[in-house]
Amino acid sequence: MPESTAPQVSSFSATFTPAHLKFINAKLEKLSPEKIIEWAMISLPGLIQTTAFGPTGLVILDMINRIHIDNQSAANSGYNTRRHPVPLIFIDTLYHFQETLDLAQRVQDHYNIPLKVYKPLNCETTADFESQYGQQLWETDDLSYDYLVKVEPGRRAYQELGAQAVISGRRRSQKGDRAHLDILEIESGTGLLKLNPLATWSFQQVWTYLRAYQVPFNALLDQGYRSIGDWHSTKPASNPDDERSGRWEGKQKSECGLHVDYFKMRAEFQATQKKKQALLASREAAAAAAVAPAVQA
Ligand SMILES: Nc1ncnc2c1ncn2[C@@H]1O[C@H](COP(=O)(O)OS(=O)(=O)O)[C@@H](OP(=O)(O)O)[C@H]1O
Repeated sequence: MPESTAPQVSSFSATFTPAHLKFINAKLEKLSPEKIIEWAMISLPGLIQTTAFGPTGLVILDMINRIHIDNQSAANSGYNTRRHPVPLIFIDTLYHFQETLDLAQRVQDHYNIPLKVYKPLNCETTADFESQYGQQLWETDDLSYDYLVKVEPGRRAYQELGAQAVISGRRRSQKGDRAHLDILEIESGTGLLKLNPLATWSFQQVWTYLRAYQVPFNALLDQGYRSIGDWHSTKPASNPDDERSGRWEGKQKSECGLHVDYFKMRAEFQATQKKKQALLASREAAAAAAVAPAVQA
């Protein structure tokens, strides 16, 4: 069962009481996304950005890049409030659109930044993954699929990078579970801080920024796609008022597991694996029992 390392429990957020978090969020609500990001780069240790190169993450990346440039000029002028660099991670599920992978390269070239790519454990290619877990695992067991391609690699990334706070591209206007998103959250169980600097923005604001600052974006956006994940579960948005309407169309699901309770998700994954192993063992025992009389005869 894939489990790279023991799960991390962040210590930094342990100093935050609920009242403290509420107070910080009230302050952050009044700041622009640039100021929220700048505050985080100064105040939050172990800050990283996780992105699937969605439009929101690209705006955030561009803002971080601008703050870094300002940081250099601030340092030159003797202003010494240090903005820490923000490592950038991408979870390559091995089922991304080619357009997304091309964008990942264009973004690295545009900003001249290193990208840390995490894939399912011990898998380099889709063929590696399918030889271990079969084809179309998302159809037969989507919980295990989400855990293996997204949740475990993401957690491995946080662990390896010593992440205590993660910037995500979620927004309230994406609706569903995100409709009441706080700008700063503490992930239950792990204590990891999650920062959603564009929580208050609409898709239109994101789009206007991308065009104004000539930020590279996914070619699929020009074909009616609005929210882009794996190719097998992503279509152009069917409802213009719901940018995530092209994700998991026709299914109940609206999240991939990356932003839900990690320990709960892991426990469900482990229970599913146990059931599968028990089923396999009983099938093998039945097959052996069926063969045994023939062998004895
Ligand atoms: N594959 C992958 N790698 C790294 N980070 C990822 C990944 N998928 C989702 N995310 C993070 O979740 C943000 C919201 O993504 P989505 O709206 O696509 O939803 S979902 O997480 O896939 O359910 C997303 O925002 P963006 O930065 O705008 O892409 C990321 O912060």
